[in-house]
Amino acid sequence: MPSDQLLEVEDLTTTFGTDDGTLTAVDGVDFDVDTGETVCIVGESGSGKTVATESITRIIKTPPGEIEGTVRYKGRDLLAMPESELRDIRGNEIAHIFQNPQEAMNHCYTVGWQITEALQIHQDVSDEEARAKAVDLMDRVGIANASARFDDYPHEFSGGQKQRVMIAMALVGDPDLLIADEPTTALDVTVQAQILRLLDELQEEFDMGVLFVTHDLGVVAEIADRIVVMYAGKVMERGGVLDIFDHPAHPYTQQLLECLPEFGGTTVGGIPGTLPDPHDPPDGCRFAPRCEYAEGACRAGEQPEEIEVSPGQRVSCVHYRPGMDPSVVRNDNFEPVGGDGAADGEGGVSRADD
Ligand SMILES: Nc1ncnc2c1ncn2[C@@H]1O[C@H](COP(=O)(O)OP(=O)(O)OP(=O)(O)O)[C@@H](O)[C@H]1O
Ligand code: NI
Repeated sequence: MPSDQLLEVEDLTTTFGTDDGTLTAVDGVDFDVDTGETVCIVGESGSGKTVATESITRIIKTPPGEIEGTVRYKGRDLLAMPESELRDIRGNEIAHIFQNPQEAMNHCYTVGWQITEALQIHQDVSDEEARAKAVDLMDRVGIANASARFDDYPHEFSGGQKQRVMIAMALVGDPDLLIADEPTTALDVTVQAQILRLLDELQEEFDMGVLFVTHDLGVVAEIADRIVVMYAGKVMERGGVLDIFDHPAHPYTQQLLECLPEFGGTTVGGIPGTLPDPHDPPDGCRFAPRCEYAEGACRAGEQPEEIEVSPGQRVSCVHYRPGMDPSVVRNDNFEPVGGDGAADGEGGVSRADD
């Protein structure tokens, strides 16, 4: 597979001014997507996944966030370019699909009209050509009887079909990058599997890079090439999907996987505790207050530098040194690096014996 860098995000920081002061939703995050690959951003609700991906094309809704950093798409910085230039890229070369097709569609217009409208925003095509293309796209995303359904209204489509229509709308500009934010979360499991399969086929056909946001690691296992694990606005860990599932390094990633019964996880009801207040995040590692391995060194300074623990797998955790076994914190002979002991109990969750 060719592996040219399509999207390169560096030191992305997005803040919101709120009544309670500045809220930092995304705090100095880096990630990249290559042509033809699927990168999944995972993490609990409130981690900053949506804000991070919506910062890429500056579509953050009101109040507008303050976005800083660099977002290079094919070498051009999207954050530095004028809105008029970005508008040509957004919805065309870079397309978004969202969780809820219900909200993204206009109920007063036929589905066909909405697809042709999306087409004609970016392409100078006649009405007949646009219709033919729209029908073709509806067909490609698996809507049976596409030409007959062209004049149907959104309410005449099921949830899964609506999401297919949204995908058709996203494909109008033959995008090179598709950003999908929880596109299957609102669907039942069978339909979800169909939509994931469709995205997979289309990715192959269009040779798109896909940036996929989800909190569902089961979905990630199905589709990801690489994973970026976010927590409270920071990246905790990243790496190839097999590495992350086989030997997750960060205690947060390990705990997320522990919540997956299909992968042998035994935690029921999610990781204990809650995310820190984004107005006032803790010092050190953001996850330390909920981490069973946290010690003094975890609660001081900045989020730790990322350390490579296997090729392409990097973890932001004080317990790691380059070349260390990615599962070191889980070993029975785990030795804390700092002075005050791993199981000091202070603000942490006590370590379960395994
Ligand atoms: N427009 C906004 N104004 C103020 N705060 C916001 C805004 N949008 C998001 N936030 C805050 O930013 C943080 C990150 O939110 P975000 O929606 O990116 O999380 P997420 O990881 O996508 O969660 P979920 O899985 O629930 O979609 C949250 O604390 C959220 O409340
Ligand atoms: Ni979100």
